[in-house]
Amino acid sequence: MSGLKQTPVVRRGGDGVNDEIVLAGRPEAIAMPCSETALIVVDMQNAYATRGGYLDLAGFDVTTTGPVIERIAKAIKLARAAGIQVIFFQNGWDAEYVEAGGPGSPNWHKSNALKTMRQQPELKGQLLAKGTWDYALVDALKPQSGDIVLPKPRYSGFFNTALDSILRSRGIHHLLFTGIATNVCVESTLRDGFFLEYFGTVLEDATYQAGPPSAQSSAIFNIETFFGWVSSVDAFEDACAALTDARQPHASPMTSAAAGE
Ligand SMILES: NC(=O)N/C=C\C(=O)O
Repeated sequence: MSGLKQTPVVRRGGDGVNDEIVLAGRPEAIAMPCSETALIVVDMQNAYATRGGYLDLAGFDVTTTGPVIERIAKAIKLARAAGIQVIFFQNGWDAEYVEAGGPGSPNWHKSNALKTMRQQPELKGQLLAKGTWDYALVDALKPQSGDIVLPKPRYSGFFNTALDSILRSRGIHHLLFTGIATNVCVESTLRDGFFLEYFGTVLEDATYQAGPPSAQSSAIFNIETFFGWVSSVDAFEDACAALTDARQPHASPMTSAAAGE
């Protein structure tokens, strides 16, 4: 992570000092009102982040997701304190896999979860099926009152979900992305959001790829160059700290003098 620019040249929405965070980022810093921003936590389920879950069983390396989970937890805490809406996605289907689509769907052919279960029939009903351990969010990232949990049946969070209306009804235009996998569901949702006029920013160190490290760098390159902005959890923390400062009622010199200080 390097080269984050500090001065925002990208601003959508109001210029309300008391509601705005300015996020250092690439290719530019970006300013966003908290009330118009959502932190999206993409598919932080055992399937994607835990040994013994779908990605692991399908042959993807998930051994180093621990620090990513910790950084996502920090981003969630910061967002809640700043008044930024937190939205958790949960990827998967009903226990019979009707929502996954049959052979007439490319998803049936490309989903590595469905392929793994066809190769190992004893896993049928266990991978990405609602109600299972695999489908559940990881223990360290539990939704709280006020957060939104959104099930989704395909890689993009906009496809066959209420996401767009949830965002539009709340006046949200900025999406801050965390989660797994950067190169699949994070990138798919950020791209679809771009076409729907949402400003997408990924907190790079709070995401993890499905595949080799080059999958992460390629996704980040695409986002930074074509579809959105790239920042970090530390930069988000700095932006939230500056917001907290701006929100403090500052004592005027008169008040201090009157108090004998
Ligand atoms: N959450 C994701 O990015 N999912 C990636 C692959 C899959 O669901 O098969």
